[in-house]
Amino acid sequence: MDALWCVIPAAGKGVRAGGDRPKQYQHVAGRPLLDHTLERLAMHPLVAGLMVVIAADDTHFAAVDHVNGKPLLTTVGGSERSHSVLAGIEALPASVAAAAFVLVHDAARPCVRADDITRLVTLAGQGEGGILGAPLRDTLKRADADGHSAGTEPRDGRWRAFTPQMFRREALARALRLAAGAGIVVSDEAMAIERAGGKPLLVEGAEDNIKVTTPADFALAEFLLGRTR
Ligand SMILES: Nc1ccn([C@@H]2O[C@H](COP(=O)(O)OP(=O)(O)OP(=O)(O)O)[C@@H](O)[C@H]2O)c(=O)n1
Ligand SMILES: C[C@](O)(CO)[C@H](O)COP(=O)(O)O
Repeated sequence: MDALWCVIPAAGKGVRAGGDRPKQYQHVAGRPLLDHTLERLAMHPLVAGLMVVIAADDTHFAAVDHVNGKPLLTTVGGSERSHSVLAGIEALPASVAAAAFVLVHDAARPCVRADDITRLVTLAGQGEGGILGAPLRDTLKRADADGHSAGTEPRDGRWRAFTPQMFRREALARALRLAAGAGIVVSDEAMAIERAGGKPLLVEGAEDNIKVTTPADFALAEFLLGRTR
């Protein structure tokens, strides 16, 4: 499998995280969250380059053109994550063929494991792409307006979706444009592919591939990043 370019959506506001700057620029283990994510991706032998998607009014991004010897490009994102991902896909170098697989990985997921990326690329690359995720392991409740359980949802066959998500460049761009054209805001790349008739492979990854979303997640990310194994 040839090395793949990775699109990193990093144009969010981080509203749920709070803080004096978007969460991707808040420090974890002494460095901006985004730096951890970019370094982890750039260290992977199957990653060819990084396309970081930043907000039009971003004043925090530290402009660099390489990370760990891998080229780093930037482009401006949009109002929704899916818009940012499409912008990143469209801004990839012309050398990235239409049929080439690309990875999409949240800037807010700094703890992704290298062997999970390898397994995703290896397994999902045998078909038309796929995603990292994990089967639901907790009982799932449906909440009512008063914060009480209104019932228990079926758990069998339910997975949590993580990133990276890996699809062919043009197929993903087409699916994202289709969803946007229908006024649908997809919450991940796989949703766009599913709507377009695709069947993304589910590849089980480590549950510690957390998405830093709320203030409490920063301490967990700090612990996970500080692990020696
Ligand atoms: N318009 C957007 C919205 C989100 N993202 C990115 O998509 C990833 C996952 O999104 P999420 O965790 O929801 O980040 P935010 O949208 O920033 O968080 P919030 O919803 O709390 O504002 C993040 O790396 C975020 O920077 C993006 O590139 N463009
Ligand atoms: C893409 C994603 O991380 C998969 O779980 C998730 O859908 C992002 O959702 P968010 O609301 O944009 O954080």
